[in-house]
Amino acid sequence: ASAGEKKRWTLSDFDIGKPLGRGKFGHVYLAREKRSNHIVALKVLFKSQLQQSQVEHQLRREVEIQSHLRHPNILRLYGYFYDQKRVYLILEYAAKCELYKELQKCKYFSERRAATYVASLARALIFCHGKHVIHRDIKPENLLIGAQGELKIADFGWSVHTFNRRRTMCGTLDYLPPEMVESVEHDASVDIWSLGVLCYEFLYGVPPFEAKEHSDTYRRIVQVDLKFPTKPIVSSAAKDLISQMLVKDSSQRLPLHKLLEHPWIVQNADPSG
Ligand SMILES: Cn1ncc2ncnc(NCCc3cnc(NC(=O)Nc4cccc(C(F)(F)F)c4)s3)c21
Repeated sequence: ASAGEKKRWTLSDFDIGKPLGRGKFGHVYLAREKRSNHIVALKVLFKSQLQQSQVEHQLRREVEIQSHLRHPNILRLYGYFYDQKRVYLILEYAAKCELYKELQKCKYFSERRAATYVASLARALIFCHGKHVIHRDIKPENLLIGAQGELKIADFGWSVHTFNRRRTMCGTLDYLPPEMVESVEHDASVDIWSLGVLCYEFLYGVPPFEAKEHSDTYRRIVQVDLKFPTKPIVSSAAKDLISQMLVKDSSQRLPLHKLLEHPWIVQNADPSG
């Protein structure tokens, strides 16, 4: 098929390799497209589970949104196909795998590594917001690392175009900003809050509002109960940036383009990202 036409993929177009991970709706496998020898990740989703959870519309939206997003820090979704029982997502393969495993291994990142990741994420989110797409689910589990160590945002299963904003709650609350936890109107600034939570977790190894009970996390978020531990030692510039992002009033959060000019980012982020 020519570049323009949408090729109809089938499972027989791929050699399936090792499992890369397992999610709530299905597993991800390393795969090679036979004709081009192109290595991809193939996410296999069971239609029955998608139907049970009534998320088919979200999947359609993800495929639609992702097909227009081309950015070095956003994992490509090349296409999809389905058979009797399953839906298959053809994804860019991130050779250095999952960021959250790296964070668990290192416990927390150096300020240079954290700032480099935060700057890459900010550039990817500026790109998304420029296309009126908010991700809404920025968390370590949705971040992958490419072959050159570059960060890739994955899984736009919760992303929306900013004209429609409804969403049902699911998954961890840790990354949600007050306005989403309180289920009020929200906009692109939700991703700024989540990036602030992520920056804190990169530096301290735990998210800022973590608590044993859901209800305690909820209260700590809506009260913006932000505390900086004495260990590990973190620069005041980093704390200043986090404090400007974790602000209850979404209109007062540091805009992403201003984040890229913040002294902590300028002094610590590796420009190549
Ligand atoms: C682990 N791993 N290691 C290397 C590597 N390289 C690439 N990818 C990996 N993993 C897959 C990462 C994903 C990217 N996009 C996703 N998208 C999704 O999972 N969408 C999705 C699922 C179920 C339901 C819904 C719905 F309907 F709710 F919207 C949406 S998952 C890799």
